[in-house]
Amino acid sequence: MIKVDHLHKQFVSNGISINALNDVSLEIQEGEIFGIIGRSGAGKSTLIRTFNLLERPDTGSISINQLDLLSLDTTALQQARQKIGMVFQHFNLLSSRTVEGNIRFPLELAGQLTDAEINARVTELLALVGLSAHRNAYPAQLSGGQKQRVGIARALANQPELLLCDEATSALDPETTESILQLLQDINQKLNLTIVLITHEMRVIRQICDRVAVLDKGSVVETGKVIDVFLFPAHEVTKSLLAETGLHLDPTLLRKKHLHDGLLLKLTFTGEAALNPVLDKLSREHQIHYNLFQGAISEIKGESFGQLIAGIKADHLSSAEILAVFAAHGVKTEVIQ
Ligand SMILES: Nc1ncnc2c1ncn2[C@@H]1O[C@H](COP(=O)(O)OP(=O)(O)OP(=O)(O)O)[C@@H](O)[C@H]1O
Repeated sequence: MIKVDHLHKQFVSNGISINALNDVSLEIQEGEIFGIIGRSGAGKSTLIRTFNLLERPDTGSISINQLDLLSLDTTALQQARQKIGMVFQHFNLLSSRTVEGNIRFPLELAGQLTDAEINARVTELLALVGLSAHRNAYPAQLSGGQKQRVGIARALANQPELLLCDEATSALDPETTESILQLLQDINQKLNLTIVLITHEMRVIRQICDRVAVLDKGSVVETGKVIDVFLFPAHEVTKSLLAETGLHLDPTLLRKKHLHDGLLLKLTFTGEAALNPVLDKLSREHQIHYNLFQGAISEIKGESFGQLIAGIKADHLSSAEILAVFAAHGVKTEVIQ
């Protein structure tokens, strides 16, 4: 669906040059919700804006459905952009137009539908985003969440193949964020629409994304399925972003305290192992004694997982044999000490 190769983008500000994108390559599949996360200044906005050429890279290539965006002339680029919707952090609604007027706007610009067809399309879009009762309201009369629903309806007006969300929930409170993320997920499923979103919040990634790329100083430092990146983060930036969610267990304190005299393990339960009392079973069957120090049991996009830091002792088993027992029951282990 989207393929970007070796993107570079440098800005020069007050004589200082900044590498906003540094050799970024990514592939995003049709129908997936792909998240790009990073700290402020990591290059997220610059990257997502290259996907519709609001930002032109200095070098590299961007293709969407095999269409090489950088090779298009102005007219062809305008046409390509109609198939790419975009939602913004601060909604960017026209304050002098009603909700209907805002949603009509891209349809009027496209010039392909009659007035009656535009009206019908607006009715359909309002129902999709749950705003049918607010057709004639002005943006100033709406809450932040409602404004973002208008932004989403407007972005969907021309039936895009791709929806880009630039920090779409960052200006919203947690409850409203939840409802907008739910709406994006519904749209993704109903329309099989590919969604790319940028955010600095791991909970956004965790709630709706299928895959994620972690950006740091203009480079992609880690990418993968959300559950894998959450449970087995490889890069320090990912670990620190996760630490803020409370989902990433941090064994450093335990290591210092020497709380046990066996193996200190991080155990990760996913799939079947997350749903069954595996630890209890192994304890009974293999006389493995365990002492739990930290734990998290939760869901990532509907997939259950459990992660525990536990002291493990079994007098008759070597460390390697203990690890083999866990592996045989689908439990991933990381030796902390
Ligand atoms: N038009 C510009 N002129 C100069 N520097 C820029 C410009 N746009 C972005 N930058 C710089 O490029 C870097 C990446 O910026 P970008 O906005 O893409 O990051 P970000 O991850 O989206 O950050 P934030 O979450 O704060 O928006 C930053 O150092 C920023 O200051």
